[in-house]
Amino acid sequence: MDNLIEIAKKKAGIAAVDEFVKDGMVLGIGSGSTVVYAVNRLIERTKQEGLKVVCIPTSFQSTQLIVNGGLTLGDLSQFPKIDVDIDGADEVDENLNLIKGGGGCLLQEKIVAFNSEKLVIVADYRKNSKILGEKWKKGIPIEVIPLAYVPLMNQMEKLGGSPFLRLAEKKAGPLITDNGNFILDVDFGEISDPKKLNQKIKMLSGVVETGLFIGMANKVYFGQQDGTLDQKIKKTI
Ligand SMILES: O=C[C@H](O)[C@H](O)[C@H](O)COP(=O)(O)O
Repeated sequence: MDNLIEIAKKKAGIAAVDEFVKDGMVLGIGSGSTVVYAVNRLIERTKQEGLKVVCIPTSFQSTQLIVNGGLTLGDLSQFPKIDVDIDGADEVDENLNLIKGGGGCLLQEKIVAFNSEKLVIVADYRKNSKILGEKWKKGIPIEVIPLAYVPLMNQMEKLGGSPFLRLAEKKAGPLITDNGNFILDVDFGEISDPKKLNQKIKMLSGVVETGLFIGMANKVYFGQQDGTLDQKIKKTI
């Protein structure tokens, strides 16, 4: 079972790099366990073809992947315009809206995605939904300024959510993000209008960013259990 999930993730990671990455590009490198396969493919192509790309990280983890893999690290002040951002997701709805931040990295991920011409998502079959909240049951990750977390939990309840302060695993107390903030995981059940919900949450003072990525993804690869690939592509009107 676990092995099938890893095979599915790898399939998605390789497909995204092979379809979208070209020599000379500036790339966003997302975070999480699926992105690792995309980075491994980049490293492979760098060695095999002499591919040269600049990689903009979205977290401490992705910085480590870039540096340890011998890839060229850049930042947004040097490269404010990114060609392609490859990232993971916790859930994807039928309109390619995403829940992200299961690993706590949503703020830098959203900044990088916002400044990318294309956002390509790599995922496995468990993430493919019609409606956000259908499969991802841990709530929407929301990065907040620490001093505001209690009033914000009350505000989330007023919006109809059940908020939980995310706790660290090997330390007593809250998880601290790469940016020094807390994460609230807020369960809103199945979300029929993620755009509206995102706007309401972003109006609350003390909210830094939400894990709802609305209308940002261009293409999503879902690796399947049988080793094949499924895809969702943004509709252009
Ligand atoms: O904070 C973490 C990121 O948003 C990840 O991209 C997301 O949680 C998916 O991670 P994984 O590929 O490990 O399921």
